[in-house]
Parts: sequence; C-alpha cells; structure tokens
Amino acid sequence: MAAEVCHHAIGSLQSHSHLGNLNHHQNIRSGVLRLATKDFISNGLSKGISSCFGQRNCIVIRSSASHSQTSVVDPVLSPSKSNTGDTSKKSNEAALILIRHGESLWNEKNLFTGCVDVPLSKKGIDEAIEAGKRISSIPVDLIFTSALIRAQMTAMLAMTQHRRRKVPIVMHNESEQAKAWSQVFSEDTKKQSIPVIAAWQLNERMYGELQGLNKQETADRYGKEQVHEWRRSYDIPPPNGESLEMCAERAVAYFRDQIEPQLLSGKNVMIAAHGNSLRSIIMYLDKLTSQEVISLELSTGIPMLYIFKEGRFIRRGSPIKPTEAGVYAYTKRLALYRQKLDEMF
Ligand SMILES: O=C(O)[C@H](O)COP(=O)(O)O
Repeated sequence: MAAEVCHHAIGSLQSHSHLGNLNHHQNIRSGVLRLATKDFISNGLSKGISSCFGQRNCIVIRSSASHSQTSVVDPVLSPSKSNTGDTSKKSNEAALILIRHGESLWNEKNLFTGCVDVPLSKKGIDEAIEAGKRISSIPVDLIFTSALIRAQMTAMLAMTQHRRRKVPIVMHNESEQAKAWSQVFSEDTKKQSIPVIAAWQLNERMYGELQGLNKQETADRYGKEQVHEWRRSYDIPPPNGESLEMCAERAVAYFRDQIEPQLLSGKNVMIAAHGNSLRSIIMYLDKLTSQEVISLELSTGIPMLYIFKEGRFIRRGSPIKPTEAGVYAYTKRLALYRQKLDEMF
C-alpha cells in the first residue's frame, strides 16, 4: 500500500529532477496532490492564532454525511446514552486523540523517511506502549492510521494498554472480496471491537529525493538553513517531494471528509499518523498560520487530546499518566467514562 502511494505521489511529481537543481525543484507543485481543500487552506488557515499550544479555537464544521465505514460505539458511553433525549448533533461531545508514531528504525538512524515503510525501533515500541498507558482511560470508538506500518504498530501497541480491552480490528475494504472475507458475524463481538481504518492520505509527507538520506549529512552538504526550509517551511517542497502545504491538501481533506463526520456523530477517535501529516491537521484544528506552523514540532509517541464539542475543537494537551486528573476532569463525559471503567475492571 505504501509503495503504491509513493509511486502515485512520485508519479504525480516531475520525475526527472535531481538534488543539484534545487531552485527548479523548489518550484514544483503537484497538480494531482492539490485537492479540494485548496481554498479552505488558504482562507481558513491564514486567520491564525498567536500561539501553537493551549488555545481554544472555533472552527466551522461542515455537516457532510458520514462515510459508509461500519463502526462500533462503546456501550460504556455511547452518544445516545450520554445525550438521552437530545438527538441534536450539536450536543454531542467526542474525544480526539492524535498520536505521532513511536521512534522508527530510521528515526533512530536519523534518516529522512517520508513514505518509506519502516517499522518501529525497540524504543518506538516502548513509546507506543507508554502512550497507550496515558490514554488508557479515554474512550476510543474508531481508529484511523496511515497506511504505514510505524503508525499502525503504534496504534495497535497503544491499544494493548487500554482499560476497556476492546480489540482493534483492521478494516479491509480494498475489494468486495476482502470486505466479505473479513466480516464478523456476532453483534456482541462487534461491540467489543474497534474498527481501524488505514488511509494513505494520513501518510507522512513524501520526502522526495531526501528519502533515505542522513539528516545531518544533508545539512552539512546543502546547509542548515536549506534543510530547515525543506523540513519545516509551509510551502517549499523538498526536491521532488511534498511541501507541508501539499501534504495538508490530502491529509486535511481526509480529516474533514472522513473523520469530522464521525466526531460530529459523537464517536471518539484516535488518529495514529506522522510528524508532518499531523502538523498539517493540527494547523487546521488550531488555526495556525503558515508562519506559526514552522515552529510546531511533534515528539514521537506523545498522545494529544482534543475535545470536539458544539463544532469546536478544544485542545486539552497531553495526558501525562492514566491517573492524572487534569485531562479527565475537563469534561463530565470523560470523567463518567473513567468512573465506569473503575467500576467495570
Ligand atoms: O519522514 C521523516 O523523516 C520523519 O518522520 C519526519 O521528519 P522531519 O522531522 O524531518 O519532518
């Protein structure tokens, strides 16, 4: 899947380029990768806030229809139970957890990775497990991951720690046969499952001709400033790769089309993805400007919690440990969920 995505992305860019011709490459923009969010990105994100963290931001949520993916709502705290007598979509509240994958074997070696499908290192495995402990009392009804193994490993390892002990199950909707062959025939078993949806749109930015190169050696060769520009600027792509803007066009479009409707219907969602695909989503959630996003850095394996309520994303930060009151105490709904878990297990 990842190879397919990379070929797609590579194929959509000009393929005859080399590192030596930097100015030419910096101007490359992929038409294919420019999706429907272009206007949204340029209009919505330019009205930014002054700081990356701890802000409350208001966004307009489209009321687009949910996609057809089956999902299983947690019986401990289903939206219908928590909103008895009120079917208004606006009254729903949902948790959104974002997590960058744990350290990969190429993070460990300081290599540009992008769409290359590299697994977690031993440290990355430990980080994912630790992340799972931190979110073990937060409800998760649906998981989205990228198509890359490091994000999928992170999601699965994190869920081994969850107190609700539901089983994350990877959805296979790539063909009718795959769908039919992976059906579950027990409603009870379905209720004890969490669908995991893998989407290439959440993949790491395609790092072009930097993939596989050592970050330090690249900085020594092309200069620190140039490499920083490739890595952190909003609209300058690495040679023959995706800029953050291009990555946002597919990752934010996917978030808006497939993930927001789930949150809107009250489902609690976890997204396991990558440094840059998540930077672009956070840029959208927190309404950061293209200047502000430059200094947004995400550590590996640190979960971040947002509360989605009445069409707004409220950033809660990163739960330190399962027992920490701050994050859970924030909403009645989260506190209630945690209390139920205490009673059940
Ligand atoms: O693809 C990579 O190399 C990393 O996952 C993200 O790298 P960056 O911090 O250089 O953007």
